[in-house]
Amino acid sequence: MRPLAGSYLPEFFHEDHSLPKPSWSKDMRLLFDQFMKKCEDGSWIHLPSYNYTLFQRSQDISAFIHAYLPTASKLINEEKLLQAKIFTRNFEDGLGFEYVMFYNDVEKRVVCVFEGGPYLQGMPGCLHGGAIATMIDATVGTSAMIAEGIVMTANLNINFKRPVPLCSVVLINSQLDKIEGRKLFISCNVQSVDEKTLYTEATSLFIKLDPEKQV
Ligand SMILES: CCCCCCCC/C=C\CCCCCCCC(=O)SCCNC(=O)CCNC(=O)[C@H](O)C(C)(C)COP(=O)(O)OP(=O)(O)OC[C@H]1O[C@@H](n2cnc3c(N)ncnc32)[C@H](O)[C@@H]1OP(=O)(O)O
Repeated sequence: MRPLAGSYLPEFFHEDHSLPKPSWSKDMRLLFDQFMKKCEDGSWIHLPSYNYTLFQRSQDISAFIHAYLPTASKLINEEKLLQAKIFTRNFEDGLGFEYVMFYNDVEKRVVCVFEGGPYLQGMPGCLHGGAIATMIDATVGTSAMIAEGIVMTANLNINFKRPVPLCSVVLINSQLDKIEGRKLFISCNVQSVDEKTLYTEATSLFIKLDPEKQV
């Protein structure tokens, strides 16, 4: 695999949460296997996923925040930061966000296979809109990070077109449309596994963080 331009890899590796678990549904496992097959010729890449944030050492967190988020750094309790974890990866297996992402470098696409568990309910029997938004943000955010490294979501515009059934598997398809200076434009849709139902459409704007600027 050639190095991904601007990609950021965490320094410490723990358990990869994007691998099959007994709690995964049959659909989830099937799609995982299909995408892993597509990875064999190198056109797609399986993206590992961990439950911690970018850094594990306090001095690394501190250096990052002071460099990229100096305004926020004044309000952050660095001791508490050591307990920080990625919120999509901290439910018990099968109850919250179960997902795995794949990346196609030629097409600049990230696809996320996602199953929202019973703790993500909004309307009865349906996935909470915030949970959908979270996974869209994570998917387009991954695409932006692969392209340009340290980025933040500036705008996320979502149209919820059909309710997503709780505990069903969906495909989140994201596409990097263009990069203009520090701005990355990424679009996205959420579909049923059989691609017959378009649940959600979204567009996003990510900004590459500039350490010279005081954010
Ligand atoms: C082997 C594989 C490796 C794979 C590696 C993958 C690892 C994956 C790991 C984990 C992935 C997880 C991914 C999760 C993702 C989650 C991300 C979030 O949730 S981020 C939290 C929510 N977002 C905020 O809190 C931002 C708050 N906003 C800000 O801090 C600033 O507004 C910021 C940084 C976004 C921009 O501020 P400025 O000062 O740097 O830049 P200015 O000058 O304001 O804007 C730059 C340009 O962008 C336009 N712009 C900015 N905001 C805009 C907006 N909302 N709408 C339209 N244009 C906007 C401006 O007009 C300007 O444009 P002109 O250069 O003049 O053309």
